[in-house]
Amino acid sequence: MKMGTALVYDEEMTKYKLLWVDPACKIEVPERLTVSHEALVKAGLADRCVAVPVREATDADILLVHSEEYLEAVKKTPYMTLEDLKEFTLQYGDVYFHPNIYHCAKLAAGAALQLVDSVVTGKVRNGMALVRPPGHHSMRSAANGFCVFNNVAIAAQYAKQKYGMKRVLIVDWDVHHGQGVQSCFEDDPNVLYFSWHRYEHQRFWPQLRDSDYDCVGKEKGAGFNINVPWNKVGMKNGDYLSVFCHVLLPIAYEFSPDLVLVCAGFDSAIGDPEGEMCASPDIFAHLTHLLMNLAGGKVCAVLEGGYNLTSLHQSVCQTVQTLLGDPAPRPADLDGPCTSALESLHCVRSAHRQYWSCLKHAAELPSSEISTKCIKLEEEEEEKQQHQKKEEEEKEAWPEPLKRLTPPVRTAVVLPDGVVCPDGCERFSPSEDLNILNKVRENFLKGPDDSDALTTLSSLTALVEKMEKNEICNGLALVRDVSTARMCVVQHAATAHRNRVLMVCVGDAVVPSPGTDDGKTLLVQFSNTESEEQKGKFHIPVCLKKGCSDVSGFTLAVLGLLLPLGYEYDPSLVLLVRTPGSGLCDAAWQQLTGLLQGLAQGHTLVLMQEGEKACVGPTASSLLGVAAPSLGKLPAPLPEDVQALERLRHRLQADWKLLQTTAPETA
Ligand SMILES: NCCCNCCCCCS
Ligand SMILES: [Zn+2]
Repeated sequence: MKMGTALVYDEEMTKYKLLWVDPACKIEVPERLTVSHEALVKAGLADRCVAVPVREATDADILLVHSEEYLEAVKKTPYMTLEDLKEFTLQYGDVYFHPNIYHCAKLAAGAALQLVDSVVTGKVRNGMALVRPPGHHSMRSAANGFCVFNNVAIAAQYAKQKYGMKRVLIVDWDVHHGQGVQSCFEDDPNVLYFSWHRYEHQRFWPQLRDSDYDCVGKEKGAGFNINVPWNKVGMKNGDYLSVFCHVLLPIAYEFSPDLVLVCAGFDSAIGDPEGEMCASPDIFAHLTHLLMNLAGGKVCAVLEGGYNLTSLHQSVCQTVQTLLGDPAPRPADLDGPCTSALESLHCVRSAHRQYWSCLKHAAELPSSEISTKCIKLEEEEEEKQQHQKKEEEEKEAWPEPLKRLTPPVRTAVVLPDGVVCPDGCERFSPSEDLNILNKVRENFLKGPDDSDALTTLSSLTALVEKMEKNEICNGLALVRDVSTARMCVVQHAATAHRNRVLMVCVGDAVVPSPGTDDGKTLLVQFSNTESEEQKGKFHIPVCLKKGCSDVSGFTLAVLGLLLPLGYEYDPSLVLLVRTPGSGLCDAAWQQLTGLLQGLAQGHTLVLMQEGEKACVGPTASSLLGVAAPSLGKLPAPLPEDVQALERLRHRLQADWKLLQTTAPETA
C-alpha cells in the first residue's frame, strides 16, 4: 500500500528578510522556517518523512497564474538597490522585496510543485512543503500580504495541466482570506476553494467585501468558492470543528476531489498576533486527519502564514505527525461554537444551499435579516469581548501539546482459525489471563464448555486492555455472536471509571440500548427501520430511508451528525459494529472506519459478524491507516433523509452543542 509522507524544505528560503522599517511586515521573519524545520527534526518527524528536494518554478509554471508583466517586473528585483527595492515595494500592500526574494519565491512555488509531483505520481501518499514567502495573497499581477507568487494556486493549475486532475480542493485554514487564490479560481468549477478568515465585518485586513460569505464564485464557478468569515477573535477548537463538519466536509465529499491542496497557514492558532484566535495547535492534527480520506489520501500541505514561532512549530509538528499516520490526540474539553461562529456557519450554509445538495435543507432566512441580527448581537457582546481581550493579552499561554506516542502494534486481529491474518496486522493470541477467563466464564458463557466463545471473548477483553495501555492502537474481531461480544467489550470498558465508549452500529441487528443514560456509552445506530420509541441523549438511532445503501445520505449522517457527536463525546474507545444486512458498500465502510480514527487516540475496535468475512481485508486496510477509496461524486441524498437528519440534529442540539448550525433565536 502507498504510504510515506514527503517533506519539502530548503534553508535557502530563509535567506531573505525585511531590510527597512515597516511595522506591517516585521513579523514575516526567516526564523519562521528554521524553528518549524528544527522542531520537526527534534521531534524525530523529519527522519520519518521522505525528503524531497525543492526546485525553482520555471517561467511557465509561474505564468500558469501570474501575468508576464508582473513576472518581468519581479525578475528585475535581484539587481535593485535598496532604494529601488523600497520604491518597487510601494506599489503593493503589506509586502516587502529583497534582492534574494525572487529566488526564494521561485523555490517556494517550485517546492509546492515538487510536492504535487511526489504525491500524484505515488512516490508518497501525502506531504508538506515548508516554504516562504507564502503565496495565498498574491494576485495575478501583484504581490500582497508577504506573498510574491501564489504557490498553491500555481500548484492547482499545474496539477490540472500536467496530470489532468479533474477536481482540486483547496482548503485554506490560514487566518487570513487568500483573496489571491479566490480571484484565480472564482469562475472555475474544477477548483473548490474553501477559506475561513478573520473578518470582523470587513474591519480586518485585507478588508475586502469579496471575503464575505456571500461571495460564492462567479459564472460556472458559482458555488465553488466558500468563504467563512470570523466576525470575532477568540475562535476555539469547537468553532473550527463545527465548520469542518457542517460546511467543508459535506461539500468536499459531494465534490469528490482528485487532489487536496492545503493553504496551511498557522496564524489561526492560539498566540498568533495576527489571528488572535484561541484554537490549540493539536486541532491541526484533527483538521489534517479529516481531509486524509479525500482524494484517496492525496493531500499536499503548503505553509502559508504563522507568526508566533511557538504555536507555529507546534502546529507544523501536529500536521506532519498526522500526515505520517499517527493517531491524533484527544481534543481537550471542546466547547460548542460561539454565537458569532454559528451566525457565520448559518450564513455560509444558506449562501451555498442552492449549489450543494447536502445543504438543500439549510434553513433560508433573508440575508438582510441575518446580517442585522449578526451586527446587533455584535455590539452587545463587543464591549464584553474587548475588556476580556485586554486581560488575555497579558497571559496568552497554552499547554504544550501532549507527546503523541504511537503504540508498538497498530492493528491486532481476532479471527477464527480458518481466516487468514491480513498483511500488516498482528493476530491476537487468546488470553491466558485467568481472571479474564473466569470473569468471561461467569458473565457470558451459556454452556460451560463453549470453548471457542471463551477464547474469543477473553481475547477481546485482553485486546481492549492492551488498547487502554496504548500497547495496541486498534483492532478487528470476526465473531460468531456479535451481541455477546459487544456486551463483553462494553462491560469491560465500563469497569475503568473514566472510560467512555462510543458504539457505532451499522446493520439491522437490534441493539439493546445501554442500561442507563449514565453516559458511559453513547450508541449511534444506523438502520433503515424507523424506531418509534424516543431514545435518550446517549442512544441515537439514525434512520435512513434506504438504510446505509444510500451512500450520500449515509455520508451526510456521518459527517454532520456522527463526527460532531463523537468529538463532543470524546470517547476513550470507539466500538464499530457491523452486522449483515447493512447494505453498506466497502468504500463507505472504509470512509467510516477511517474518519472515526480521529477519535479516542485512534483506539477503534471493529466487531464483525462471521458472515462479513469478505470485509476483513478492506477494514484492516483502513485500520492500518491506508486512505479509504474515494466515494466518487455523490448524488443528492434523499430529501426525506436530509430533513430527517435536520430534525434529529435540532432535537439533539440542546444536549450536543457541536450539532448546532444556527445561532440560538435571539429574544
Ligand atoms: N499587523 C500587521 C499587518 C499585516 N497584514 C498582512 C498580513 C499577511 C498575512 C499573510 S498569511
Ligand atoms: Zn495568514
